[in-house]
Amino acid sequence: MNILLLGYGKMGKAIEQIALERGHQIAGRIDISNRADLDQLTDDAVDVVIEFSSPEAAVDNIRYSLKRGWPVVSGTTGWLSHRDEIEELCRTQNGAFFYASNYSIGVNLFFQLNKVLASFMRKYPSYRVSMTEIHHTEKKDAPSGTAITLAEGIMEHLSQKTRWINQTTAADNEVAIESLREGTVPGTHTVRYDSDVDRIEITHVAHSRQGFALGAVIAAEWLPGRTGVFGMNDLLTNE
Ligand SMILES: NC(=O)C1=CN([C@@H]2O[C@H](COP(=O)(O)OP(=O)(O)OC[C@H]3O[C@@H](n4cnc5c(N)ncnc54)[C@H](OP(=O)(O)O)[C@@H]3O)[C@@H](O)[C@H]2O)C=CC1
Ligand SMILES: O=C(O)C1=N[C@H](C(=O)O)C[C@H](O)C1
Repeated sequence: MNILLLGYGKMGKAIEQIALERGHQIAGRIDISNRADLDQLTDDAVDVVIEFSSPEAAVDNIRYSLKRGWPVVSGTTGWLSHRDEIEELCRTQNGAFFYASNYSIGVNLFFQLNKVLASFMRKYPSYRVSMTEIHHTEKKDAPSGTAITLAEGIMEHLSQKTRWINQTTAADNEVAIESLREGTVPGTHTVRYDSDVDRIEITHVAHSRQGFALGAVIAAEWLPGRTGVFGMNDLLTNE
């Protein structure tokens, strides 16, 4: 497949390496400096776009790709207030859009574990839920997209929790998410339930970006030929 890398930073480069290993070609490597080159690409030069850019750039990148008729796999976080608009555009263009806050298989298993744990904890209100996410110091958004997905999974099962808040203290209806930025950490997420006498805690630690990048390439192999809006559950449960 001809893959257009829209965003060629840490993730774009990790994705390129895995895409080449899996026999794909790179149709273009686009970052801020050469974004104008997009207009030189013919529609059929690109089979699928993999978009990992920045919170400010993602919406325009996805819009542009859908309007060109290119299927888009996006992993950029921090832009989801525009999600409804993008999904609507995808439908009106009869296009294909795939989004995940985290493409690693391990994190998607962790999402399931988080929901099971939250459903257990529903009966034990003496345990207070909170979360911590740790990432490298170049990360632009906080909390991480993964942490928001985890908080949404908790809120699905703990009905008294109606929103998340990006600080260490929280009201009874809030899930506290602490964001730490340290060195080159690829991504660590912890969900904990504290009572006065003990703590239950689950943690996912990414050792590198390889898991995120492989998941994004697998999504890009799966998407062309489909129309609609998709996520990791579609990929993992639908062959
Ligand atoms: N869903 C997932 O599994 C994962 C998601 N992410 C998310 O992916 C995003 C990118 O992460 P990462 O690669 O680490 O970030 P980087 O900062 O390393 O790379 C971002 C790249 O996007 C480019 N860019 C910025 N604006 C534009 C634009 N208008 N058009 C095209 N390219 C642009 C930057 O260009 P320049 O260098 O010129 O500034 C840079 O090359 C983040 O939102 C991050 O949270 C990260 C890992 C996993
Ligand atoms: O910016 C990153 O690096 C990461 N971003 C994603 C997020 O915000 O959840 C996924 C991963 O944790 C790495």
